[in-house]
Amino acid sequence: MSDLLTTVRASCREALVAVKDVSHRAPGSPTTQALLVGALVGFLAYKATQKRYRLPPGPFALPLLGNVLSMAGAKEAFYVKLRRWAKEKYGPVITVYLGPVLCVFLNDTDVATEALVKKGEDFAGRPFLHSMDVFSEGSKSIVFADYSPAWKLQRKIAMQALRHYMSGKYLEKVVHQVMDMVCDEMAAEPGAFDPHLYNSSLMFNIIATICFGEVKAYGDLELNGIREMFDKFNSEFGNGVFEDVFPPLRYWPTKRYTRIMGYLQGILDYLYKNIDQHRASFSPDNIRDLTDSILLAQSEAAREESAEVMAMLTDQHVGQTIADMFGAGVDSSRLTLDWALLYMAGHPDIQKRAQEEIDSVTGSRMPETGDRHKLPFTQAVLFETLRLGVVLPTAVPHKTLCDTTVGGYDVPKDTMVFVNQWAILHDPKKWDQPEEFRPKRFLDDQGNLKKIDCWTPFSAGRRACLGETVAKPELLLILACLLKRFTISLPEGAVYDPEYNVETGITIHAPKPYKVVVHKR
Ligand code: HEM
Repeated sequence: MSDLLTTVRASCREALVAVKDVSHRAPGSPTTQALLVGALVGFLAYKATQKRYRLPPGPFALPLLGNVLSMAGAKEAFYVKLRRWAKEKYGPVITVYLGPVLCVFLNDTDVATEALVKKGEDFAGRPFLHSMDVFSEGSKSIVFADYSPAWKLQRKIAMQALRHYMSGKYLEKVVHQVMDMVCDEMAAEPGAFDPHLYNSSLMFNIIATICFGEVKAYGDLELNGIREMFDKFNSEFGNGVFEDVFPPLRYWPTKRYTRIMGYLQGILDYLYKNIDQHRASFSPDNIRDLTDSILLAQSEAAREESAEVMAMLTDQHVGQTIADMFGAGVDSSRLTLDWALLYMAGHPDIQKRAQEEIDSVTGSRMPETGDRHKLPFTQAVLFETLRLGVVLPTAVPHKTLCDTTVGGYDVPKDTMVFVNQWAILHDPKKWDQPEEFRPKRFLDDQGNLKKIDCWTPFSAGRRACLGETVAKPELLLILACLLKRFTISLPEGAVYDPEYNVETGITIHAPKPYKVVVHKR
C-alpha cells in the first residue's frame, strides 16, 4: 500500500508540474485550471491503481471525466444502464470512474450480500463528499459520518429516540391528526390533481411534529418553504456535483453548486431555529418530542461520560441527528407514497382487495398501528411498492475501510462503493416478472406475509437504514388511512404510465409527474 501511495504522490507532483506548465502557456479560467489539475491527478492515480490491483471490469474511462458522460442521457437512468452492462458485458461487479474517483457498483444480491453482510465491516465506511461534508458540518450526521465510535453512539441514541417517538400510540396520534387535515384538502380538490404536493406536506408535517412537537396547519408557510428547498435540491443535485469529484473546483464553485448549498443552508437554518428554541425551554422532567429526547441523552451523557465521549455528542451532532430525520426520512417516505398512489390508481382490483381487508379489520373506525399484523395484503402492497418503486436506487454510497475483495475482484481501501438497489429489486433471476406490480409475491398460500431475503429496499448490514422499523408501520398506517377514506383512480381518459422520471439522476427514483382523482368512500 505504501508503494501505491508513493506512486500516486509522485504522479500528483508530475501532474501539478504539467498543469503549471499548461496554465503558464495558455492561462484559462480558474475553473479550467481546476478541472485540469483534477483530471490529471485522477488519471495518474487511476493508472497507478490499475497496475496494482485486479479491479472489477468496467467501461473505458476518459482521462478528463472518467465515465461521467455515460451518466448523462435523457433515456435511461445510470442504474438501469449498469444493470444492462452487468448482464451484457461485465458481470455484477463494475468499476466506474466518476471524474477521477474510483467507484465500484454492485449489481446483484449475491455480491451486495457478500459486501454488506459477510464482509460488513470492510464496507461500512462513508466516502468523503465535499458537498455533504459542508451540509453535515464536518460529517457529523449519521448518514454521512464515517464508521467510527462517534457514529455508533449517535446511531444508538437516535434509534432509542425513534423507538419512543415514532412508534405506537404517539405515531398514531400524529399521523391521524396530520392525515385528517391533508385528506380534507385532497377531498376538496374539484378534479384531477398531482398528489406529490399532498404526500410531501403529509410527510414534512409528520416528521416536523415528531421532531418539534407541534402539528402545523396545512399550507404552513415555513414548512412549505422547507419543502420547496428539498424539491429544488432534488431537482438540481441529480447525479451529484462536480465539486465532489474535482477537489480544486471547491475554490471556484459552479453556480449550480452555490445554489444547492444555499438550499441546504436554508434547511439547516430552519432546523437550528427549532432546536435552539427547544434548548431554551428544555426540562428533563417534560420530554415533549424527539428533539427533547436527544437533548436529554446529551445532558445525561454530559453528567456520566468522559470528555472524549462528549466530543462525540456536540450541539452540532444533535442538530445533524435531527437533520437526518428530515433528510433521510422525508424524501424516501414521500416518494414511496407517490409510487403507492400511482400503483393503486393503475390497479383498481388490488386497491379494492386492500380496502376490503382494511374495512374488515377496522369496521367504522380509522386504521391504527395495532392493526398492522391483521393487514397482510395491505402490507404486501406496501412491500411491493418499496420493491418496484425503489426510491433510493443506489442507496447511500459506502466506502471500503481496508483493501478487500468482492465477487472475486480486488477493491482497494477508500473505494467508493454503490449498491445498485434498483438492479437488485428488479432482478429477473430473483423476481418473477419484476416490472409487474404484484403484491401477491409477498404472500404464502395461506395469505400470510412471507419473508423474502433479497427484498432489501432499506439495504443491509451495518449501515442499513436506521428508520426501517419505524418507516414500515408509519407508511402502512398512512396507506391504510388513505385507502379507508378514498378510492384513488386515474383521471378519465388518462393512460396508466408507471415510468420513472429520468431527470432525478442516480440519487432518486421518482415517478414521472401524474394526476389522480380521489372519491370519498
Ligand atoms: C421508505 C422509507 C425509507 C427507505 C426506503 C429508506 C432507505 C434507506 C437506505 C437504502 C439507506 C442507505 C443504507 C446503506 O447505506 O446501505 C438508508 C439510510 C438511512 N436511513 Fe432510511 N429509508 C427510509 C426511511 C427512513 C426514515 C423514516 C428514517 C428516520 C426517521 C431513516 C433514517 C435513515 C438513516 C439515519 C440512515 C443512515 C444510516 C447510517 O448511515 O448508519 N430512513 N435508508
